[in-house]
Amino acid sequence: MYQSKQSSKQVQEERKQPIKVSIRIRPLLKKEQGQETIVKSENKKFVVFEQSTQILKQEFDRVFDDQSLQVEIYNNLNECIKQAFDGFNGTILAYGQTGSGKTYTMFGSDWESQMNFSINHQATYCADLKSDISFAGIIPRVIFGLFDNLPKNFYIYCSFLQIYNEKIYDLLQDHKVPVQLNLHESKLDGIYVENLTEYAVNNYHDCLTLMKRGERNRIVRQTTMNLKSSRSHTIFQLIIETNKVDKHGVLFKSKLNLCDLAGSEKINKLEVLSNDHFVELKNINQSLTTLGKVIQNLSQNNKNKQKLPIPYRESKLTRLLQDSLGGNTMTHIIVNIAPNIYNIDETVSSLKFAQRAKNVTIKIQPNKFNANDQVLVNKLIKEIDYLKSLLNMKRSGLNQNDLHFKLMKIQEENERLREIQLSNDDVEKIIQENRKMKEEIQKLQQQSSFGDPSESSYIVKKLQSEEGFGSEGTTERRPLVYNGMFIVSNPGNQQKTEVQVRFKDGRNQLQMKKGYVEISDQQEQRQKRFLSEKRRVMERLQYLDQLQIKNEMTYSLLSQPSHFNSFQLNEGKKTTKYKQLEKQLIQKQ
Ligand SMILES: Nc1ncnc2c1ncn2[C@@H]1O[C@H](COP(=O)(O)OP(=O)(O)OP(=O)(O)O)[C@@H](O)[C@H]1O
Repeated sequence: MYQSKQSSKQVQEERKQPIKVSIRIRPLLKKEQGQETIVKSENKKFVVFEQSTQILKQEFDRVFDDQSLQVEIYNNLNECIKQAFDGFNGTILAYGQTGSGKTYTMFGSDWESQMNFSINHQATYCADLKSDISFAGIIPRVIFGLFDNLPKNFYIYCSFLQIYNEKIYDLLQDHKVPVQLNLHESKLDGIYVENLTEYAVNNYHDCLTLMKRGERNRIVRQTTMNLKSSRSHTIFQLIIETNKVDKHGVLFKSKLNLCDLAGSEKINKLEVLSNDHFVELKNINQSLTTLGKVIQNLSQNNKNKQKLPIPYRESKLTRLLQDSLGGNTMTHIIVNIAPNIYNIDETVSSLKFAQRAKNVTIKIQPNKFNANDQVLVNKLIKEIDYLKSLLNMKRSGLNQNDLHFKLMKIQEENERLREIQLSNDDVEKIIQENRKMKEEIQKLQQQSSFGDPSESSYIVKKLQSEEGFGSEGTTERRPLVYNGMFIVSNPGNQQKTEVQVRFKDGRNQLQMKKGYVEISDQQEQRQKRFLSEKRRVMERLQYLDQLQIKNEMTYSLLSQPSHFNSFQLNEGKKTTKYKQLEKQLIQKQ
């Protein structure tokens, strides 16, 4: 079992560590049999060009030859994974041209075809894989490694994203409703993807199922080099955190980023590319060029006094990996190369990248936080997540009153927590409660279908039919305006009326955008009540904003079609009374 050594000395320790760089030479593929090979490994540390008998002077951490096994690659990374239990962030990144073996290295050989993965096969899938993992790549091995060695009092969460054409998508949400996610930065979390789903996972089965589901949603295309070429960069993320405060009053939290980059591709002048393919190719090459520039400048800065600016912000990939490249993360890059002469230009270019990466040094330290300070803030963040999840729960059928009651209870709880100093026991309880809530919500959302590859589409279909989301043709959610205090509700399809609600200068104002409706005094009172309650929630959330918490989260919370859907507006009946009310309210704005 990995030992978690959380000594106070280590907690304070900050150390410098170079990025580790390994090279993996893939074997010739069937279709390449008979072709000349140009590179080989020397002493497991150097790359030799066979034709010229030239040796690349750079020593790498490891050079794996074409006979290397998946297990060898994983064993070489073991340290990075072990240290995650001590609070160190880790990133493992597969880099290389298209068809060089990145996906093979990160995920493994194509089990999908081998195992005909489907709901029926799911039950045996994990067991089969566990019994013979010889072809499994780094990600499934890390998952097995984590759960087989998980020390007591650790929780694991998992998320999976892709960057396609410079846009970030959640691979664990339904790909038919592609919601573009945004990057944000906070003191607490560093750079993070807003609204990315984080699943509480308890065993390798849950985790592998999520991996599989995400893989299925990834965008692939046939290219000259690869029948099933990944067209997006993916990051499978595991969050590992302690749920018990250690004797120094410290909690640890670390992230493991497992990245499979899209491969650069030569533009073949003779090949006619579709527009989509061309745009993809441009975006992939552009983001890889930026990654190259970032590595180049970081490596220069290591040598020179004069510091060059690092263009992290020039691509989503580098911005998201900012911490892995120049921040607080143990990073291991695996540069995959093809052995044949046909790919010599790309191979040389990949090796140059590897050489530069080898010069980059990163300062790392464990991610600890004092249980008595930031945990409160953490808890509040989680509660916002919880609120979001509750709203989602409501979508899957939770009673409106239950939801409302829970929202109010959390508000009260927040108020209470603001007043008091938390003890370590309280903190642990909070962590455990949050975990339980997450699990409960996941269960409610997914019920028996957790991990069913078709499950997410099912939920979305259900949402589409129930909540007025677009049908197949228009899969995007209707845009919901958020501008400080602005909400637009999203009533069902059958009701064309839209309601805008604005809170301004302490007043609640109602404005009908399209059409008029009949509204009884009782309904009016109910609306007002809802609005003032919602106002209280919003004020609460604004308070959280001031605490520098992910302020954008309020957007997603507030933009969820929630209480407002309960205004059963009836467009057919219009009363003068309501028109007057509306006029008054517009005038007040
Ligand atoms: N070490 C290896 N042993 C056997 N086959 C391999 C190895 N590496 C890669 N392959 C095979 O080579 C082909 C291309 O590999 P893979 O899809 O992993 O490349 P990639 O770098 O991810 O490409 P892309 O960037 O286009 O997605 C696949 O058929 C894969 O099974």
